[in-house]
Amino acid sequence: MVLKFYGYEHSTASQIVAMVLREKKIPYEYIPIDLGKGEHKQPNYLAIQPFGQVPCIVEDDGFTLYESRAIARYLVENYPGGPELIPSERKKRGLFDQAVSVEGFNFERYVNAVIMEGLLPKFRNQPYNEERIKELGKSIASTLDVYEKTLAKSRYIAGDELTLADIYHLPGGNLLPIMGINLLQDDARPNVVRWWNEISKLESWQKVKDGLPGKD
Ligand SMILES: N[C@@H](CCC(=O)N[C@@H](CS)C(=O)NCC(=O)O)C(=O)O
Repeated sequence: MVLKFYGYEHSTASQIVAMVLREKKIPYEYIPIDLGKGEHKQPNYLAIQPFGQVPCIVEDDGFTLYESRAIARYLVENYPGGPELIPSERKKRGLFDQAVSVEGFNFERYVNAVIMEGLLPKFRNQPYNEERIKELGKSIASTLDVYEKTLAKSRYIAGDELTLADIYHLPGGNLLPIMGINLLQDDARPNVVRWWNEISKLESWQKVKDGLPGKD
């Protein structure tokens, strides 16, 4: 038996877990949960993820965990091998925690709003407020202005090593151009562009960026 990973093809949160599983080379069985068919709200899935969301993991002994970032940390801290992804040195760890918090409150918060209020209605041919999407783009731009200064001094967002903080940005950031938000490739922020290009080339991302289960 191997670790079970419940996810959905187009789920950004599931892509984070898929990347970490690949970075750490952890064997797993992928179990697709079709959100389009409402499988996430069926009693058998709610029994393991009571919010009815993906992703979720279940270990051999039945230990169950949900929330993509909690799963990512758990995998990094409890499975050997692969890159460190969470720094152990005191100050590097502090900067890592800072970057993760910034990602959640100053980046993902706005990106998620772009997805929920713009991208999903767009795919469903429903109306959405273009002005609101532009405002969200401005909030993301303000965050990237700070990132530009950070990345002028370090290779990655939390220092000179790749961490989970970098990985967390990829799935959501990758969707922004669909809504006309091309900030991650904007010449105005050369260090952000350098960083984005570098993390976008990660093999783990290349394999899952077009959807799960991803390429072998
Ligand atoms: N904070 C959660 C968010 C999970 C989440 O929103 N998953 C979406 C797919 S990306 C989902 O399952 N949506 C279905 C629903 O909320 O009903 C995490 O990071 O795991």
